Amino acid sequence: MKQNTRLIQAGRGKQWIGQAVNPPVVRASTITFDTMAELAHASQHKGERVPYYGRRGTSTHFAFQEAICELEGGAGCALYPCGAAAVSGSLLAFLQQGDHLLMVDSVYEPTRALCEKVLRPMGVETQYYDPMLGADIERLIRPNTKVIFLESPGSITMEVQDVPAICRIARANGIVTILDNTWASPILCRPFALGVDVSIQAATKYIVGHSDVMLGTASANASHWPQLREHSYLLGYCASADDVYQASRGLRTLGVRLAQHQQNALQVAEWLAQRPEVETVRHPAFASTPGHAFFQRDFAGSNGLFSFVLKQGGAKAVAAFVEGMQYFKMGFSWGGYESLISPTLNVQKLRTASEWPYQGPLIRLHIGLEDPADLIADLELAFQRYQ
Ligand SMILES: Cc1ncc(COP(=O)(O)O)c(CNNC(=O)CNC(=O)c2ccccc2[N+](=O)[O-])c1O
Repeated sequence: MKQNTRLIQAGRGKQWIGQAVNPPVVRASTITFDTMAELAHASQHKGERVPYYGRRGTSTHFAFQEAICELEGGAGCALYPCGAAAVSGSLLAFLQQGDHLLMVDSVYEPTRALCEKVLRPMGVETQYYDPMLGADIERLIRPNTKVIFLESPGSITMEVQDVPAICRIARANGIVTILDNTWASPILCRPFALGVDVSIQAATKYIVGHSDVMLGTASANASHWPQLREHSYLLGYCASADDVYQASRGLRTLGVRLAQHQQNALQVAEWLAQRPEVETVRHPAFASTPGHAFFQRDFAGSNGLFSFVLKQGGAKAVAAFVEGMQYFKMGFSWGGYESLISPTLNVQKLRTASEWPYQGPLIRLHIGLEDPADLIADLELAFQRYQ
């Protein structure tokens, strides 16, 4: 079955949809049983998509979980109220006091804050590593290293990691690998084929695709799924049937939306690359972006999210650039149908284990489904304001 067909079929088995086309929204806290035998069966199989209690999910959740597993290649999928909860739930499932965590230095900022403000006080030591470290990560491993966390491409700066090389080293040392695979969605990168143990999606982004639902998923391979499932249940993570329905609905257009985001973003990125004010464009599909060879090897394509660095400009010039846009709005997310812009004046401030080689401000763009000609015209006016 081809990918785009799988996006239409996944999680739409007869047991989930009956005679409808979409899985219905089944909202529940209490699940009722008529016999002790029914109750015993549900209790014995409560983590296996058998209705037991609202927190374990209903057929709406089970259909979506099955779809994510099929698309990513995982053995099981846990649902969370947002991507950040999928990150914290995954880390808490495999870490305890006294453990050492290797965290990629280009990680999404709130994940770094989780490590510093929640995990460190709990006695988990986080060490950040250069996103371009591959097999050499072995020299950072200690006897108490339990998890290596990856995010590829890296938030904001877009370095692509050598995921298979890191996974090989981790596996050889009995260390769990967790990949935040949000940028790729399940379509552009199949994480378990690269060797990861746990794959995270902020479904809030491309999977939902309309900037109106917060949802997270974490999937695991067979050897790690039982621990992830039980910890996410015991920590009380769950998601509403309505939000899961919207994410299930988003899956059906994910392929065509990503293709259009990719096409639009490449056109805008290539236009930016020739602007004299631009120092560099950080787009995984550009040979100049660190890890581009890994992108070519491990990814099926790109999406609407990339960054560029201006040669110069302080807060005032950046404000002139980003304010007054007709189509690009500032906002803390991405992956919807609309275009967004997020400035970062000092990238080095976000890094503690790797050098950021540029002085100028970075601007991250999410290229939406608008016509790229209009987006380029918007950016053209921004450069005029920025002068
Ligand atoms: C890789 C990854 N992993 C997890 C989450 C969290 O998902 P959630 O939002 O559903 O909790 C996210 C959420 N992403 N949100 C953002 O990137 C928002 N932050 C920004 O846009 C931002 C803020 C200030 C300065 C610069 C940026 N920026 O990313 O360019 C994610 O990108």
